[in-house]
Amino acid sequence: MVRSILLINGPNLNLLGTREPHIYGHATLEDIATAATAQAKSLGATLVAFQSNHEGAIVDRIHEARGNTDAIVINPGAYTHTSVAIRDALLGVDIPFIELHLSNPHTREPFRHVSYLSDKAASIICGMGAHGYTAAVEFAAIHLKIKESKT
Ligand SMILES: O=C(O)[C@]1(O)C[C@H](CCCOc2ccccc2)[C@@H](O)[C@H](O)C1
Repeated sequence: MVRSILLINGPNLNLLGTREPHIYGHATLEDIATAATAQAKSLGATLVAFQSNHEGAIVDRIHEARGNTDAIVINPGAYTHTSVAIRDALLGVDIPFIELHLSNPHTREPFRHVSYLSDKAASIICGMGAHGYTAAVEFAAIHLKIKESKT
């Protein structure tokens, strides 16, 4: 049974590859989505990629995942550190999610050390750059396989 994964990227991640490569690397968001899609396919899953700079649009997209998505991989960007709304949306749809960051926020400014999602995430991947996305997709597929074997 093909499993479906939703990849969500938050604000400013559309700028990847253009600025701050020393923090976020050189890969563009398109590069990342292409690699994540290929990784999902290799593991028998499908992947839909979404990016928005707007909190409400991310909340709406999470709601749209109800009934058609088995796992979410989310890099919330700066909303990681501020958004109760995105937390509530993820909890509300009851879909397992992986929190992902290109950098390791714990080595950066103190305000980045707080996440409104981490305590509810199936896993947290950070500091691996673009590789973190393919790692997250692999874990989602493995996690789903575990879920599938229990059903
Ligand atoms: O490390 C990550 O993936 C972050 O989620 C990225 C967010 C920032 C995304 C902005 O990305 C840019 C990429 C290129 C140029 C400017 C911003 C940051 O606010 C989080 O603390 C950690």
